[in-house]
Amino acid sequence: MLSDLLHKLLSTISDQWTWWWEASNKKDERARAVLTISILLLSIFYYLWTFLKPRNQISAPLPPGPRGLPIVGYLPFLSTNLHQQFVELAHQYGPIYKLWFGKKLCVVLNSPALAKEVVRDQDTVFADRDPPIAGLALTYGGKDILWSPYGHYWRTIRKVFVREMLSNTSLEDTYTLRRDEVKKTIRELHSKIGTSVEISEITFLTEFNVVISMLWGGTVDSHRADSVGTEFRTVVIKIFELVSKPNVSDFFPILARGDGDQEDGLKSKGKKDFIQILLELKEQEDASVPITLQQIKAMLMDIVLGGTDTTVTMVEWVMAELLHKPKVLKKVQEELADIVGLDNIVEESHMPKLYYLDAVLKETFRLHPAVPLLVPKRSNKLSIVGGYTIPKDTRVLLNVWAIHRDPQAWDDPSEFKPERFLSDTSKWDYSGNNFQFLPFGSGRRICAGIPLAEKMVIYLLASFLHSFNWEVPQGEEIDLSEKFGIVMKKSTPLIAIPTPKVI
Ligand code: HEM
Repeated sequence: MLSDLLHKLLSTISDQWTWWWEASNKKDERARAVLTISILLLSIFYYLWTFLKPRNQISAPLPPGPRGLPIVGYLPFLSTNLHQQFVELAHQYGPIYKLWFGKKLCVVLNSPALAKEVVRDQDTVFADRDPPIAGLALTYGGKDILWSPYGHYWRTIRKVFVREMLSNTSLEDTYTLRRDEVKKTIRELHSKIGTSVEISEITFLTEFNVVISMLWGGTVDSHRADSVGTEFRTVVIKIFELVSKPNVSDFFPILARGDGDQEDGLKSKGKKDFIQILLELKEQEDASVPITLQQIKAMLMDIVLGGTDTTVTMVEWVMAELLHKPKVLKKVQEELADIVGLDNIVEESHMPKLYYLDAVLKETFRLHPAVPLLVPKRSNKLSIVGGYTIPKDTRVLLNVWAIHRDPQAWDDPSEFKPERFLSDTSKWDYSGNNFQFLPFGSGRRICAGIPLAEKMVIYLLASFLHSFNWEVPQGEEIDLSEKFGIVMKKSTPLIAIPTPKVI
């Protein structure tokens, strides 16, 4: 029965095949030849497309990783000091591994080579964010620079921010604002000589006032800025613990009121500040990306949050490392005396000559990167990293804390040695091109505030260390332990006593 059927099928195919070649005239013959070749070529392409290309991708396995529990995955096993736990997992599973957070696949990368694959070789695949709920709630569904998806809107608002607030010209124009705030802080510290000072508190108020005055063009009166600043600090701390959803308008009263009053004040000064530029963009009906008031609020929240907590954290870490290492502190102060002079005050123009302080800052960034896992990335298509498949929509974490302590990349990785940054200085900048050193991230989503961050951290440190000697309160020791968070702080706040400089 079956053999009959097979015989019938073969004879039909053979009949058709014969008919195919038995062309009645030349024209038919040519047409059939073209058709045959086309079918052949199509079959070859189909074969290559179906079997070869996908096989290369699919054959790569998912990265290794620990088994979690059903439904919740690895979530119950996460420790409070995630950055260190991630290093331990790297010892077990290698520099790339996967974790399931509930139904969400997360891949952690722990080496400079893997970082390069993600932020350089396949940057566009990983330029999307994976925002937490709190991040979305805070920014009206990710309408800020940090959480907005990679695309036209993100590109436009980032460009406006970088061009209008952080270009060389804008930074030069706003130098007096920074100078006034730092001078005010130094005066305040003079009144606290001999008493205990919480370094992060005093630094926060200065940095907050700097950022606010850069946004508002210096029109917020200093008394109001200080009271808003104190209130804002409490909120910032809460936000970074991801438990709070503040009303942005509380901190940007101008946006709650409407823009009329502010515009009048600025017009009389004859100069536009960042907020006015944003409000003008909002009015433009023909803009390729129309900007709404909500989006402006989200962006401002980004700038104030991103600009304050990270900067403050780094100033605190450097001060802690210096107080822990008196010899290094002495060298920094000698350099300041040499470059600034004993009778002068520190100016931003001194910064490029403070090589040793710069190396101390970089060494602190290496050991205590303010954002240890960068900001979570999301793959927007299936790709291969380190020989493993990363499916679309995977959360990708770049463990910069581990990369900065990788023994294959650094000699004596846990030692504090600023000298390592003094040789071959061109190799050590914040551009994210050296994948061993990524305190500000790298690629398209690299920190947008680097020019201001770099200036402010060094300016504040140089001013504190040039104006005073610093002591640890009697009986206390410097604690250098870390508390994990999106921004990684010291476990305990640094308390230090400013004392007069003996000239
Ligand atoms: C020491 C200070 C600072 C550190 C260590 C720091 C670090 C970072 C890091 C690691 C990222 C994520 C990069 C990535 O995912 O690859 C980031 C993003 C960002 N930072 Fe900073 N930052 C600092 C200061 C600032 C300042 C002063 C501002 C603004 C005034 C700012 C604004 C931003 C913004 C808007 C983004 C989002 C960029 C985007 O997604 O396109 N940051 N920062």
